[in-house]
Amino acid sequence: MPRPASVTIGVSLKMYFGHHETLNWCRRIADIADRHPAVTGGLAEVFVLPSFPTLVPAAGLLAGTGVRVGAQDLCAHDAGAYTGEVSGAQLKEIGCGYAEVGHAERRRLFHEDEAVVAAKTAAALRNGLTPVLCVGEPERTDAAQAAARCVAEVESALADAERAGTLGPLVVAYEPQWAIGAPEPASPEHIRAVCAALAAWLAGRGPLAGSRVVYGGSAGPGLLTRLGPEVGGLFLGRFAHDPAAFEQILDEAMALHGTPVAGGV
Ligand SMILES: O=C(CO)COP(=O)(O)O
Repeated sequence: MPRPASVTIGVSLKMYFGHHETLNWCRRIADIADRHPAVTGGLAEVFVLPSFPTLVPAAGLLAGTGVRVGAQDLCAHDAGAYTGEVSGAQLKEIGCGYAEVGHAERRRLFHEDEAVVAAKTAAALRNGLTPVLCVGEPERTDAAQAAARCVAEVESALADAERAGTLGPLVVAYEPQWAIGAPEPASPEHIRAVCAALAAWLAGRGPLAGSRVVYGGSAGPGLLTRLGPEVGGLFLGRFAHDPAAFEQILDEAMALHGTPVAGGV
C-alpha cells in the first residue's frame, strides 16, 4: 500500500484544561503550525477538538494556520427543545470542520449506544462536518477479533447517514478502549492490522472515498514512524498537552515522507 500524501493529526483536549489554559495551548500550537513544514507543506492535516466554550476563540487563534477546529460531541438534532445540547448546524456556523462521535468515554460514561452514535454521525455529515468516529474493542484481544468488531461498529455508525443518503468522507479513529489513558499505546503490529482492515472496508465504498483511519490511545512521540501506510495518522490525547511533543510528532510526519526536519528526528 503506498503512503498517502499526508497524514492526519488530531488532538482532543477532552476536559483536561481550563478555558485560558486551552487558549494558551492553542496559541502555542498556532505558532508551531505557522512555521512547521509538515503543516505549511501540506504533509500533515491537523485538527484540534477543544471543549465547546473555547471553540470560537480557538478558531480565531488558529485561523490561517491550516489547523482546523472541531467539537468533541454534537446533538443528534439540528434545532429545537434540546436543553444543554449543541447542534451540528451551530458548530458549522462557528467554523468547525469536525465533530467527534462515539468516543469510548461518551459510550461508557454517558451511555451513548449504537443508535445514538449513528444518529450523531448522520447529524455531523448532514451539516457538512467530518465525523471523527471512534471505534475500538473494550478488552485486549487478537487483531482479527478487534478488526471485526471495529468494522461492525463503523457499519452501524453509518447506517442512518446511509439511509438519508448523506454519506461522506470521515475520520475513523481506531482507539482500543484498553489503550485509552494507559501508559503505552497498542503494539504497532496490532494497530496496523486493525487499521488495515478498516481501511480496506472503507476503500470499497464510493461515498466514503477520502476517509482516513487514524490511531488513538496513548499515542505520542515515537509512534507514527513505527506504523505503516495503513495508518493514516494519530488521534492524540494526553501526549499532545506539551506543545513540544506535538511539534515532535509533526517532525515525525515529515520523516515519514523522507524529509526529516533539521534538528528533528
Ligand atoms: O482518547 C483519546 C483521544 O481521544 C486518547 O487519549 P490518551 O492519548 O490520553 O490515552
